[in-house]
Amino acid sequence: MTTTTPRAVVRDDGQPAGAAVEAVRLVNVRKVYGTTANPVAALDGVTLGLPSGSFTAVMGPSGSGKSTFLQCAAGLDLPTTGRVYIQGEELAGNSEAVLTKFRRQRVGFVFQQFNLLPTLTVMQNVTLPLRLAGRKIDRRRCREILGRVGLGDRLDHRPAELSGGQQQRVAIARALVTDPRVVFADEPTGALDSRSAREVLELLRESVQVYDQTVVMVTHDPVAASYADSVVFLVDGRLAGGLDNPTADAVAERMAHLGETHDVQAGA
Ligand SMILES: Nc1ncnc2c1ncn2[C@@H]1O[C@H](COP(=O)(O)OP(=O)(O)OP(=O)(O)O)[C@@H](O)[C@H]1O
Repeated sequence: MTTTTPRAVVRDDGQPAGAAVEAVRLVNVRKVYGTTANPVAALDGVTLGLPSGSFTAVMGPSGSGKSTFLQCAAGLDLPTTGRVYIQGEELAGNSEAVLTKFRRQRVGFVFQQFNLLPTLTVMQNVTLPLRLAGRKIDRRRCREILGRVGLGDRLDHRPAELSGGQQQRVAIARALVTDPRVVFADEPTGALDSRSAREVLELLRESVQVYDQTVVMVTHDPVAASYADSVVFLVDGRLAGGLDNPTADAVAERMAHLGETHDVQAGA
C-alpha cells in the first residue's frame, strides 16, 4: 500500500481548490495616487472575497477609499499592485480595450447620477450595453426587465420626462440587461428621496434574491446599507471590519466608532 502526503491544492487566486468560486475577490490590492514624492494610498492592501449571490454594502468616512475600491473591483481602474478576480477570472491586461471587453461581459454599473443618455429613449438606453457589446437585442427580454423595474409603460419616454427615481430604475434595467454576474452601484440612492431610494434598494435586493446576481454597493446611508446581507467598512484605505445582517442602527453605531477599529483586516 502506498501512502501520499496530503497537499493543499491552492488555486491561482489564493482560494483552496474546490471552494465555490467567489463573485469578486481582491488580493492585497493597493491603489496609489499622486506623485512619487507625495503618494496617496487610496487602497492599502485590501484582501476580500464576496460570495456569489451576495449583497454587500461598502461604507466608510469620506476619503476612506470606497469609490476607489469599487473602481478597482469593477475593472473601471487597475490597482497599482495586487489582483482582482471576477467570478474566478483575473482582471488583467493593461489595455483599455481588454478591460472594456471584460466589463461588458461580466459587470453592470449603477451610478449616483444615473448616467443615462438624454437623447435616447428608455428602451434605447436599456439596449445600449447590448449594442456596444455587439450582442443580439432581444426586445421582449428588455421589455420584461423594464416591466420588472415598473417602467413597462415608459419605453418611449426620454430621461428628462422621468422622475429621479424612475431614471435610476432605468439605470438598473440597463445594468441588468446583459445579465452580469456582478452589479456595482456607487451611491445609487444618493440623489433620491426616501421612497424612491427604497424602491431602488428593493430592486437591487430582488436581483440578488430572485435572480442570483451579486451586488456591491457603496453608500453613506445606514438605512441603504441595511438592505445588504453584509457591510464592509473601510478606513484610510484599509478594511476595518464588517457586519452581517446589518440593521440601520447597528451600522450607524459602527460608523460612529470606526476610527477605533482601524486596523482590523476582515473578510480575507
Ligand atoms: N484621481 C485621484 N487622484 C489623486 N487622489 C485621489 C484620486 N482619487 C481619489 N484620490 C484620493 O484617494 C483617497 C480615497 O478616495 P475615494 O474617492 O476612493 O474615497 P471615498 O471613500 O469614496 O470618498 P467619498 O465618500 O468622499 O466619496 C482620498 O484621499 C482621495 O483624495
